[in-house]
Amino acid sequence: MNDVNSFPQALTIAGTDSGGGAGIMADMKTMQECGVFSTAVVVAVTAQNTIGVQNFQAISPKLISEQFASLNDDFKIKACKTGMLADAEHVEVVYDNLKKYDFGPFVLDPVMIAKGGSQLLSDEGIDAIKNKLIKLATLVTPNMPEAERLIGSKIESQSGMLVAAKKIQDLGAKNVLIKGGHGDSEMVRDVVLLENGESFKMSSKRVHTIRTHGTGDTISSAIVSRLALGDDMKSAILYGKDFVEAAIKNTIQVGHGHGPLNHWAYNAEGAFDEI
Ligand SMILES: Nc1ncnc2c1ncn2[C@@H]1O[C@H](COP(=O)(O)OP(=O)(O)O)[C@@H](O)[C@H]1O
Ligand SMILES: Cc1ncc(COP(=O)(O)OP(=O)(O)O)c(N)n1
Repeated sequence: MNDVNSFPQALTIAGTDSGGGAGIMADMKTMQECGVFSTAVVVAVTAQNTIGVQNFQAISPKLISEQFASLNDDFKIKACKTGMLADAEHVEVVYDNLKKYDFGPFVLDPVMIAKGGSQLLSDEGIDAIKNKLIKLATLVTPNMPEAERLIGSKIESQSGMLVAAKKIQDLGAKNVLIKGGHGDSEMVRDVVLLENGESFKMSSKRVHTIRTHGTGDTISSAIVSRLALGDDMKSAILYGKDFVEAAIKNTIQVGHGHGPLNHWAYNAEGAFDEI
């Protein structure tokens, strides 16, 4: 008999972005480009554009659990990720559902504050991630401010990034990627600490652009996609970095503020130079 679910499927559990650049929209565009079928559990809806987040409302926990059940009843999800989770109650409901269903490796992108400055997760929500959800994570992908919030102290140097990654691993995540996009150094440096103790840096030249809305969503979704396709963690992370680098470098002109990335670019580098 044919396996009705043989095509690779991935899941994002996050908030929507009406502007299309971050959140579930960035996740699904990335997964599509990475060759996996994307599904979504909507946790919150934002009114958002490239200038900022104007408003948001979280979905009822009951409807969130119903979305999980709908997916479990029909699909074979091979890997999943979380993004914007709004508050502690929503972190808890996501935790309960991820315990209940097997959706494969879980990438936790601990989204806290959008580039425009809006808080997308309450302080209690951050504590719930730190004390609970992180223990389910196959990989956690904080940016520098998020990593500092998770460990409760400043990260001052590159060796400090590795020390921080170890502390975050001690919170319960198997693998840790600390993203170094924030700041203005000429080189952008991310640090990875794997489950087996291996660590490595990923460095690239900083692209001087304000069109970096959704960078974190994009790299985590590319990683999830590769995990759904069967890559090991290190290969998936290296692929994610290449994917996001292409998406940042090949700028598209959309919006007045922190514009979205070019999610086509990895598969079509150079094809957008004239647009
Ligand atoms: N201006 C940039 N030039 C090159 N790479 C960048 C730039 N900004 C972010 N990145 C890369 O994008 C990925 C996401 O990083 P970051 O922006 O720190 O995450 P977040 O969106 O969660 O704040 C990382 O791999 C980082 O190195
Ligand atoms: C709905 C929603 N989710 C996540 C974010 C933040 O996305 P991120 O990839 O961290 O990128 P920036 O917004 O920080 O550029 C968001 N804005 N909205």
